[in-house]
Amino acid sequence: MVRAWFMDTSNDDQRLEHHRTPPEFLSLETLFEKTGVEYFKIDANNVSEDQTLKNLATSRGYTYQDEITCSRECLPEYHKKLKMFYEEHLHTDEEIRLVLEGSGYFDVRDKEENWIRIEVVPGDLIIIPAGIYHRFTLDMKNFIKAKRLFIGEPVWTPYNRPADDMDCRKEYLQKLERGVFEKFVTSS
Ligand SMILES: CSCCC(=O)/C(O)=C/O
Ligand SMILES: [Fe+2]
Repeated sequence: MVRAWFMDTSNDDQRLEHHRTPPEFLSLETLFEKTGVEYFKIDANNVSEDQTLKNLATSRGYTYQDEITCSRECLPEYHKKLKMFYEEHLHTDEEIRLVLEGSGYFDVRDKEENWIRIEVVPGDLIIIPAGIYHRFTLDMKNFIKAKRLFIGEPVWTPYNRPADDMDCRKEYLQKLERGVFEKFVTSS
């Protein structure tokens, strides 16, 4: 079960859990309703045969995939890239990540400007909607390997906040307003 919680506001090491006191966890359903972030469990030991992943790729048209490893040894310009990932930003397309090894945290902003921290471990596939402000950090183990999926030619460009005038931002806020994310469906 993936864990998600509201973050505290401390400036301690970004790689710590940053729970509030007392901790405030969210269910997957609440996470989806508040942000549109979707979650699927995949068999990390047999990704190529996983039926949930096959169904997702077909139904959503994922035509591109590659892998990224974030570690001091494997990621070129490690410090610069990690700093970039942790800048609050958005993308014009969904960010789809399946964790193969290691772990980390995706943080997403809700409408009330709270940060929600989503812990990801092997087998966790998350879909971060286009236009939502978010960021990523490694945890204290400093290692994650993830599959990146995309529809068509990949575009990884981050647009740092403020990016409120971008169409994808306006469309995301309209979806939240219209309650598009209110129909939570569990994956098989
Ligand atoms: C674990 S994937 C690295 C983070 C990333 O690709 C991204 O775009 C964060 O927003
Ligand atoms: Fe991103």
